[in-house]
Amino acid sequence: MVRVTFTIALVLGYMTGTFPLETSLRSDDTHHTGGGKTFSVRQVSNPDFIRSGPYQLAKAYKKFGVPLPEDLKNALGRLRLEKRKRSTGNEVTKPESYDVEYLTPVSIGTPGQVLHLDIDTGSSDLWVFSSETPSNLVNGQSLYEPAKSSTAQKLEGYTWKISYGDGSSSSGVVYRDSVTLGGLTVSSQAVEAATQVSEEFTSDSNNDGLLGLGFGSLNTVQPKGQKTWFENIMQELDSPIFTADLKAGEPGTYNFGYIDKNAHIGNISYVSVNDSNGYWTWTSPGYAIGTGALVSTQIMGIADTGTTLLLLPSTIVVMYYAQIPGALYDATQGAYTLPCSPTPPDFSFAVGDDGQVITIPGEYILYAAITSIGTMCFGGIQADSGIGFSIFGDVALKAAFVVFDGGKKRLGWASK
Ligand SMILES: C[C@@H](SC(=N)N)c1ccc(Cl)cc1
Repeated sequence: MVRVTFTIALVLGYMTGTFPLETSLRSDDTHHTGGGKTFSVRQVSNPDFIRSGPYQLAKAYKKFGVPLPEDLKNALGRLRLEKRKRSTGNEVTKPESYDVEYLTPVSIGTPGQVLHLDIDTGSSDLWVFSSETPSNLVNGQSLYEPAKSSTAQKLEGYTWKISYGDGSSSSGVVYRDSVTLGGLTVSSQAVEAATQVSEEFTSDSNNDGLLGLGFGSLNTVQPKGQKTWFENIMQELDSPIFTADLKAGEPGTYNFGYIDKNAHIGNISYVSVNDSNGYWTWTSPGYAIGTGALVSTQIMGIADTGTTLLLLPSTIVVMYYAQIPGALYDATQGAYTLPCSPTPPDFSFAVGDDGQVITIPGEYILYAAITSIGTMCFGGIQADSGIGFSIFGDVALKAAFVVFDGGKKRLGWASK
């Protein structure tokens, strides 16, 4: 009856904590002494053992077919939840010149092929330059080569085609593969391999593609739309959120699953998001120019890391540039321009009803010199005419710490 006695002793040990819980028992040597067969068990530490009393206790109950008490079931449920939500990630994103876009390293396939992608909350396709992109359309970009990935699976008959607000476009075929961003891996992500890209992408040598973090309803894959990387990873994150901490002229950070309290100043003000158009659409209750008073007006727009500038209602844009001597609408540029000196007034926009205001420093509005002698600059604030909504692009986002909350469908804005 040694086995039964031994087994009960083992269970009692786990239940009463006599045995150190982080060991697993292995009978790897047997001693023969006299008539009866005895065996001793040398305990060795199991490096993979997860210390967990309830889990071990439940194993013991199950071993004897004893129903789990309610409180033990609840404890296990909590553990499973905690185990599931134990992932967070972060990644550095680096600005191209004039902060025109921010590029982030993304590993695709097995072994990982690292491409630098433009993370774009204003679209929802993950597309890349690839071995299937005609060589005459490639100009120094890194390529995703599905043939070199042991985990690539072609989605036969699936295609995609996307056009962007600046008139650029791309299209191609679809694979499923492993995609890792900020140390977090989606094992079966739709990766859209370009077979066609417009000149704007060909000429952008450092940009190997886009990783859309808009809502899946915007995805262009046919015959069946695909989820974004964030939608695929969201349930595994500690919190179903990501944050954007873009910087002027220096690397910024995307974090996933958690809020870095050191990355913002003061409280984060949350506003609801209407995702019916697939964008992170929200409404600001007002704006201020320089040190002027807040003007209460509803500005409905999208938080869009993929658009460089801040595009606002024309009435507001006219009011802003009217404060700047020498600023004018330059029909040849199709945009507002202003003297590169002196520094223009700050522009602030309100968030929520708790008095939160995000202030964009005037120097961010001096987007780029448009004359060789550098006297006139392209304005970082332009009109949103004809779009149907305003766009809080990088000029606005790099003045704030922004929480994209996919769980509660809300945006959080804080100063930094
Ligand atoms: C939503 C962005 S495009 C993007 N972020 N992928 C946009 C749409 C329309 C115009 Cl006119 C300009 C920009």
